[in-house]
Amino acid sequence: MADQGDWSCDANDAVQLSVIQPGEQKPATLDIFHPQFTYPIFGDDEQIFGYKGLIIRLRFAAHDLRTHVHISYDEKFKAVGDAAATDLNKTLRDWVPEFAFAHLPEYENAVQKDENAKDFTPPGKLVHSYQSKERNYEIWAGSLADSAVRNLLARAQIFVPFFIEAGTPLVLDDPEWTLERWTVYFVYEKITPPTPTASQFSFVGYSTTYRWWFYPEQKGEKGVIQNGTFPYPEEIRFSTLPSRLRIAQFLILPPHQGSGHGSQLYNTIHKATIADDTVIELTVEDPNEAFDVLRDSADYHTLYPELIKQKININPNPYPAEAGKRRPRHVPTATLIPTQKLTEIRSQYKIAPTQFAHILEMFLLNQIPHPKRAAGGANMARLLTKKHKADDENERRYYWWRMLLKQRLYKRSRDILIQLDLPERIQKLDETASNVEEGYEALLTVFGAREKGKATAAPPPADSTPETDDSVRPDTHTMRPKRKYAVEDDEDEDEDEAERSEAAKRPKM
Ligand SMILES: CC(=O)SCCNC(=O)CCNC(=O)[C@H](O)C(C)(C)COP(=O)(O)OP(=O)(O)OC[C@H]1O[C@@H](n2cnc3c(N)ncnc32)[C@H](O)[C@@H]1OP(=O)(O)O
Repeated sequence: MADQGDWSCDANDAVQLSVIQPGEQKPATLDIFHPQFTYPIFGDDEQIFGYKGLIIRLRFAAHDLRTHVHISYDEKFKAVGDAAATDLNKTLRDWVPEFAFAHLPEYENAVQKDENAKDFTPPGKLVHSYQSKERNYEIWAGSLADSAVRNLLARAQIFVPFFIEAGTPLVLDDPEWTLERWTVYFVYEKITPPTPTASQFSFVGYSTTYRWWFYPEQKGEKGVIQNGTFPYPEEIRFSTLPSRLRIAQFLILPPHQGSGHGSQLYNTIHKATIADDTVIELTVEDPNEAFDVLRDSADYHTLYPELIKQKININPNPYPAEAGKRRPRHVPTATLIPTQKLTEIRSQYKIAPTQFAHILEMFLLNQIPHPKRAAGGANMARLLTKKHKADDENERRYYWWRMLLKQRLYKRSRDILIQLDLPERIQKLDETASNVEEGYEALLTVFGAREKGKATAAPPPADSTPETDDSVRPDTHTMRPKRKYAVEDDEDEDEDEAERSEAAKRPKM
């Protein structure tokens, strides 16, 4: 039996993804990069057995993502008993469409001489243009019911197993009524075509979104029985019923990451949500940490001017003077913050409840002068003794800020927390609140540095360093906090618990 180690290689190294465009004689490489993951294809160890010098090249044409797979190696393991080299053609066929297995010269010829490339425009409608680092970009959006959108997405989502954890390519042959619920956004760079017949568009990234039924609040009204005809004379279009909009897949290709495209794409989707009267709020399916940061950053900057304009802050004196020394039993939420006004802002900006709470908590924390917060060296022992009776109004604000945070966390995780003894419950809640606060502080540091135009700011505490891949995102991303919770503090899922358990990013009925 051969030593398996000699014949195994790292699948993430072996797979090479490249974006190509026509060159002088034959296609030239525009970008080349490796996947972040290959475990969905090659298993948890991300190892491929049976080859030496293996390279699996996946080429994509820059404008329409026409795809090609090419496998090369120096030596292949000769099967002994049950031990045989991984059948790469078979394995890859589950993830890469059949059209990608053409002969390489044919593929190169098709890209080099593509007669349609010059007039290519991304499918759908142009919805946003912007510049980044003096280069021009466009975002196009179209319905999945449009076959041009489907064809491009079929190619774009070959990237899913390589970059989106727990992501699953969408099924594209669903009936039209359900395809209509999906809108796909494509980000393209406008480039100077390398040859007279080449395209001026080069793919940067994409996102899929779908409408998810929103059960309208009944507000105590009783249902009214009407004598209507059945079936209804008019066709019900699911694409116009009240919905949440949910972001499913979201990807910016590695060579373009860290240039603000993710933020541009997210903000474009958010603006479309606000503009659509049938969409109640924007939610996200299984966001990862990098996406959480992107979203927190984008939502914070969207909401900040409104929260400032509305003078949102914690009232440091929630009790009337005559209340005496009686110990309050409940957090006086409605007296501490203008709950009604905040609900209105949330609905106006269509931000999901938990996400809105995160942004609001970050904003309120930032209204308290830094030296009065734990991160700024506040005297926590004194705060614990003085509580809401502290002399300084910002110390009182800080006390109430932590109470409001704990109240929200407690409500979300009540079922788990009530199973614990009181001292342990208090400790868990306190730990979680401190972790959440630490995460907010790290984000606020980065937001503050960005406002001041500084690329780097003082790093957050070492134990809040993120578990992100530095090789993919060097610079400021190493400062990102990983959200650590002793109890759960997850996004919007109170409404759709069943949905969350289904990790696959595919249509949900
Ligand atoms: C719903 C889902 O699909 S979840 C999966 C999300 N997709 C992926 O993880 C696929 C691989 N990664 C990517 O596609 C991209 O890196 C994205 C979408 C996560 C970010 O897109 P980018 O264009 O790189 O982000 P952009 O440059 O706009 O940065 C937005 C913010 O997020 C932060 N950020 C971006 N990537 C990361 C990261 N990997 N880790 C931590 N923070 C990050 C940026 O610092 C920035 O914050 P700032 O505005 O305060 O400076």
